[in-house]
Amino acid sequence: MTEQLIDNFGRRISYVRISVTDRCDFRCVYCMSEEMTFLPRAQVLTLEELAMVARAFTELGVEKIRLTGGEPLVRRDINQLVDEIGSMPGLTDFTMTTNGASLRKHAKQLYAGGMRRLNISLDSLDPERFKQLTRTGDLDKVIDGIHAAKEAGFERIKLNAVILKGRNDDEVLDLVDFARREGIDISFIEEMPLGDVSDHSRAETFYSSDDVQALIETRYPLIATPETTPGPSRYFRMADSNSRIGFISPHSHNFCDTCNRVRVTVEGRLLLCLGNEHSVDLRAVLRRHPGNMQALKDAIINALPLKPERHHFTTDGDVQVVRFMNMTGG
Ligand SMILES: Nc1nc2c(ncn2[C@@H]2O[C@H](COP(=O)(O)OP(=O)(O)OP(=O)(O)O)[C@@H](O)[C@H]2O)c(=O)[nH]1
Ligand SMILES: C[S@@+](CC[C@H](N)C(=O)[O-])C[C@H]1O[C@@H](n2cnc3c(N)ncnc32)[C@H](O)[C@@H]1O
Ligand code: SF4
Ligand code: SF4
Repeated sequence: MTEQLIDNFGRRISYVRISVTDRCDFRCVYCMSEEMTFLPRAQVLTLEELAMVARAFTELGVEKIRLTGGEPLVRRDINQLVDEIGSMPGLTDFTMTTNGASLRKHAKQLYAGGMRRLNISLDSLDPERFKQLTRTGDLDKVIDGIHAAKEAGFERIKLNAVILKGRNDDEVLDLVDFARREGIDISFIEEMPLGDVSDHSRAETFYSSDDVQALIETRYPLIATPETTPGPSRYFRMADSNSRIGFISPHSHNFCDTCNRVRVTVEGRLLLCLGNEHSVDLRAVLRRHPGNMQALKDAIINALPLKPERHHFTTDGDVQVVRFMNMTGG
C-alpha cells in the first residue's frame, strides 16, 4: 500500500503547492513591493530537483499538485517540468495558478502536459485600474490568455480576485458577470497579511467574503453547493448559470481544520502552513544526497509533525508573516 502523509491532527496531506519561481512580470500591490530583489539562481530549485520533489510526494500518496510562484509561466523550461510531472502515476489533479499574461503562448502546451484546470488571477476589468493593482500588467493580455485557455480545451477555469475595499470592491458584480459570460468560475479572496506591503493599509482595505456575498446577492441569489475542489474555496451556484462562485475566507471562515496541503517554496523549503514559519529544508537534503529518493521521502515524513493546527492571521494590519506571497505561491 502507498505510504500516506497524516499529520498530528489527523489531517491527510493530499495536495502540494510547488512554487517554481519567485520572479514575476507583475508587481501586484497585495503580493509584492514595487522594488523586489529576486533570489540568485543557485538558491532556487533546479528543474530536476523540482521534479524529484513532485515525484516524492506522489509516491507518498499526494494526488493533487499545483504549480505556482511568482509567475510559473516566466520560469524557463516550465513546459518540460509540466510534461514530467503530468506523467507521474497517482496524480488526479495537476494544475497551475497564473496571472494569465503568457497563456496565449503556453496554454496548449500545459494542456498537452496533462493539466485540465487552471486558476487565473484577475482583480479588475478596467485597464487603468488593472495597471494600478498589478503595477505592470496589461489587462488585454490577460483576457486574451483566458480565451487561449478556453480554446486549448481546459475543462475548468477559475478566476481569483482579491477584493480590497476602496480599490476594486465596486467591480465585484462586473467580475461575476464576466465569469458568467465566459462560462468560467470565480473565487473571491480575502487579503492575507503576508509580506510587508507599503501600498495600502490592510486594516483599511479589508473586505470580508460575507460583504462580497451580500453584494452579489443583490443581483444573483446564491445557492450553497457541497461541491469542492481539494482547495479552500466554499462554493455557490446561481440558478441560471454554470459558473460557480467561490469564497476563500481565511479571516472570516477559517478552513484550517480540513487542511490537506503543504507547500514547497521556491528555495525548496517544505512549508507546513501558509500562515506559519514551520518548515524543513528539502533543498539541503536534495543537495546532500543527490538522487536519493528515500532520503527525500524520509525528510518529508519526518517534517509532518511540525504542521501547525491553524494560522493566526488578524485583520488589524499587523504582518505576522514577513515573507512575501511570491516565495510561497499563495
Ligand atoms: N490561508 C490559506 N490560503 C490558501 C490556502 N491555499 C490556498 N490559499 C489561498 O487561496 C487563494 C487561491 O489559491 P489558488 O492558487 O487558486 O488555489 P486553490 O484555491 O487551492 O485552488 P482550487 O484547487 O481551485 O480550489 C490564494 O490567495 C491562496 O493564497 C491555504 O492553505 N491557506
Ligand atoms: C502568489 S500568486 C502566484 C501565482 C500567479 N502569479 C498568480 O498571480 O496567479 C497566487 C495567488 O495568491 C493571491 N495572493 C497574492 N498575495 C495575496 C495576499 N496578500 N492575500 C491573498 N491572496 C494573495 C494572488 O491573487 C493569486 O491568486
Ligand atoms: S499575485 Fe501573482 S501576478 Fe501578482 S505579483 Fe504576486 S506572483 Fe505576480
Ligand atoms: S493557514 Fe495553514 S493550516 Fe490553515 S488552511 Fe492554510 S496551510 Fe492549512
